[in-house]
Amino acid sequence: MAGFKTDQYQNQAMDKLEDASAARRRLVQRFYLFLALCLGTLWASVVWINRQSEQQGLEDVRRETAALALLFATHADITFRTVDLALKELRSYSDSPPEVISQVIAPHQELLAKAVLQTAIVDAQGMVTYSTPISASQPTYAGDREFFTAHQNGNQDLLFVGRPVKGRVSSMWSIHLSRPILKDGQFAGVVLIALNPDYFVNFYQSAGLGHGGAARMIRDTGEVMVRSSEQDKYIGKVIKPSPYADPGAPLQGSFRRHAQVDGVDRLSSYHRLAQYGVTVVIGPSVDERLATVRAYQRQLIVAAILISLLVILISWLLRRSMLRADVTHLAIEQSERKFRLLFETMSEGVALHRLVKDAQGRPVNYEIVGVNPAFERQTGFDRRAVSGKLATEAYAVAEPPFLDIYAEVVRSGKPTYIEHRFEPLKKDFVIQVFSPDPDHFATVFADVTQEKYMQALRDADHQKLEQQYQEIVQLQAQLHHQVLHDPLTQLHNRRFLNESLPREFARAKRAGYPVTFVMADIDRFKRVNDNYGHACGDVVLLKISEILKESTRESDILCRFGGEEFLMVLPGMTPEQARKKMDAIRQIIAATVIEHAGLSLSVTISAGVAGYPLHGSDAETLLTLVDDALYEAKNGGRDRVAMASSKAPDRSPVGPA
Ligand SMILES: Nc1nc2c(ncn2[C@@H]2O[C@H](COP(=O)(O)OP(=O)(O)OP(=O)(O)O)[C@@H](O)[C@H]2O)c(=O)[nH]1
Repeated sequence: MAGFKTDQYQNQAMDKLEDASAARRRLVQRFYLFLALCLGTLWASVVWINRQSEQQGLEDVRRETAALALLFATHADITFRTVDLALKELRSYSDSPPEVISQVIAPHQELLAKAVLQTAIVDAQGMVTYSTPISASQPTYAGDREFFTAHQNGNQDLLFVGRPVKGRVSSMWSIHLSRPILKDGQFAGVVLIALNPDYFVNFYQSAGLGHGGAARMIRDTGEVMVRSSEQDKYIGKVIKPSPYADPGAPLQGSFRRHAQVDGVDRLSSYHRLAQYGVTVVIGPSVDERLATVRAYQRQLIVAAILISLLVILISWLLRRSMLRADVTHLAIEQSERKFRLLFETMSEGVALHRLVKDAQGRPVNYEIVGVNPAFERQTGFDRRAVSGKLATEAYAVAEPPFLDIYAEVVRSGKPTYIEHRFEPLKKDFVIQVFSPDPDHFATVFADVTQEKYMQALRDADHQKLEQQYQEIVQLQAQLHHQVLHDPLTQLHNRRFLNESLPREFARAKRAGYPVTFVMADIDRFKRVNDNYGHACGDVVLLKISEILKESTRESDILCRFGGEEFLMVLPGMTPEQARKKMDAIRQIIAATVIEHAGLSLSVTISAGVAGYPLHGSDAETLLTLVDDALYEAKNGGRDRVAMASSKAPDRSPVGPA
């Protein structure tokens, strides 16, 4: 019913539409806000969780590496202490024979079997006085070595940890730990134990630092002494100063940086053994250690992305459905406006109704939902007065007009027309009725009063014309009759004869049947006129005509040929047959008593007969012959019938009998 509302109803409907649209927009805006908050919270949570897990992961790594750094430092300390003990014992036997020294050093070597590469004693001049294993057959000079010069110049009884040294002959790397030999407080040489760096490498590798991790022992001077991986590549190299190398730095701590040598991001913990001038640094790869955390973070991000996409998809669908709803709303609005304009401006009156039914569903009345201005103009009803009222109430009638017709239109859905004259209005209407939806129907009133009036005028004109036409036709028929008939007897006249004879002859010739002419004439008719008057003569003429007419067939031609002369044309009849027939007529006439004005009289007739093909082959000839035969009958005494002779008779005049 959206397209069929009146002012009030349309306005209400439009308001409802606009309210619904605004409410929908507000709802969608709130929903968007809610979604934005959800998304914001989601991503803030993701960032926070990821950051927390990263920090927690890093803290775990830091703790682990700090523990490892302590462990590795303790290991180095114990190793160095063990070596120092061996060095101290060795130097106390430095002047002893090699066999004694070997015996003294043996338990220590056994203890450090996997670590010790060489044990040596160097005298104050730098000459190696004892070495195991023996490195060379010739006395070896070691006075240029770092450990020697360090002790020679240092003049302190300290364990010296030298930089890694590559063996000149063995090409093996070693770490030199040495102590000075002091005699009377004077430098008297050096005792040395060279450790294999692999001893530390193996220990470091057992910690499982992973592919990118690195455990290192670094001298305070920056040289790499031990590295858990790619030892040969880095050993002896001086690396960039690290935080722990700072003299003011704490002895243990952690730091994170991208390694200078391989670019790996490591979270390192260190433990500095200041007494040896070395630092143990444990640095696993952050990426490797946080791989699980990162995987978890990625999963979290993927889940958040999926949730966000889902939310965006839902929003998009919502937006689209809202747009569609808006488009539909706009279309309805435009349609409503168009309808309203049409409804308000159309020249036909329109009334919209709702069928009212009783409890059993029977139509009992109808409510006037609304009418347009044209309806007001046409019917004189105020739209505000009738709108919303029942038909009986609005029109002040007992029965709602046309209820049955309207109910049928609503029931069947088929439109119909009603032609009706509203007497109080003195107007004729054609009412178009249709049902736009169940229970409603619309009536469109077309005022046809003017058309009806004009039609009535046209009908009257037409009737008059028709009458005149009939009169003309009648006159024409009369005229035609008069032209071809004798006015007194109503028998055909000579004009008719002239028109029809050629046709009759042509037909007879074609069909091969005879045609006979009979010319009859009343005997001494002049006397009748003279004795009884002209009117009596007319009566006689009429009576004779009547008898002749009764004696002839439809196909015969009977005409009044002259004053008291009659000509009969008898197709299909031979002259003899005609003569007999005419003779019988003659007798009938002779025996007929004619009454007129109290008078009784009788007349006789004479007749001549001539026929085709016996007497002639054309009408003119037969007329002449029949006239001659009549003449002969008159001459023969009247009251008789004479047959034409085959020859043209003598036309000498014969006087009356
Ligand atoms: N009453 C009347 N008389 C007519 C009419 N037409 C012709 N007559 C008369 O018919 C008469 C014919 O007379 P005639 O020709 O002399 O012939 P007749 O008197 O019949 O004599 P025969 O023919 O020789 O027997 C005339 O007196 C005409 O006036 C008519 O229509 N009405």
